[in-house]
Amino acid sequence: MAFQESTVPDVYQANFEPTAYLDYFKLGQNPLSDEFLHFLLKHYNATFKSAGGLKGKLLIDIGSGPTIYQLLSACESFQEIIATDYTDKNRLELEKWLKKMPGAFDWSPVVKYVCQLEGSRDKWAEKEERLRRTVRQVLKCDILKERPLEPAVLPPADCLISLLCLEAACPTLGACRAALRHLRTLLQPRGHLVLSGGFETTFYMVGDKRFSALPLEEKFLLEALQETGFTIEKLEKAQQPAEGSDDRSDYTGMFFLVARRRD
Ligand SMILES: C[S@@+](CC[C@H](N)C(=O)[O-])C[C@H]1O[C@@H](n2cnc3c(N)ncnc32)[C@H](O)[C@@H]1O
Repeated sequence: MAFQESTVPDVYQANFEPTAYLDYFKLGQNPLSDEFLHFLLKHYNATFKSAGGLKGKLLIDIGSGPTIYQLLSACESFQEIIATDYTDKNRLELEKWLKKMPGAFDWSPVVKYVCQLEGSRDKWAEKEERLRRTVRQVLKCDILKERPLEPAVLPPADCLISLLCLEAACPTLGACRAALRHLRTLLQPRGHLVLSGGFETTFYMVGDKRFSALPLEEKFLLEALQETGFTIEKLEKAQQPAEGSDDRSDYTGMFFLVARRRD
């Protein structure tokens, strides 16, 4: 309905430049980015490992941005992955990599690192192909909407991943609780939510553009998940390293959690 359209400027559509954001993922250029990335990739590896890890038919990644690193372990244990993002440019950037188009970001150093964690660094090209085959669609998503993937109609997912998205998308803690409720509707009963991000972030930079973030505290996050119908199965944390701060963001720590839809 036209009258309900937000008057808040659409900062993500207007200002989030995927190629500038991808600078965070050039391994070896910034020790803090590397540490963040290693933390996440190790926990994805442990969560989706072949023996005893999460597996299933459909996994949906919520707020993928222009990135694929969060899917590199899961593509071994889920038959189909659907990537999603709010902005047109991010979805195009993802399609560029999926379709091997000229100018696509080179993820191979990150893919090699994940293959090394899995015990076979030299299989990186096969993993890239597997991921390309497994990602079936790249859809528009808005977690502030009751039905985040509307108008797409999907079967309920066995697993959702969402990384660095809640704090970017939600203007208030109330909106964040509502977003968790919206995400829950996309999951099978007892399906898993693999949620990660930074604690207490108030901003992050993408190129020369500053994005506000919703500072999330551990206590809030755990209570909000509980209230919105999830049971937390695992929570891993890491402090922001003491030496040197990253002027591109002010997060105080990182979290990686696995929760399950409670029914
Ligand atoms: C910091 S980026 C994270 C991207 C990626 N998940 C990663 O881990 O690098 C935040 C993402 O949230 C997306 N976003 C912003 N508002 C959103 C909304 N209302 N619904 C879904 N995604 C949103 C942005 O387009 C952006 O890609």
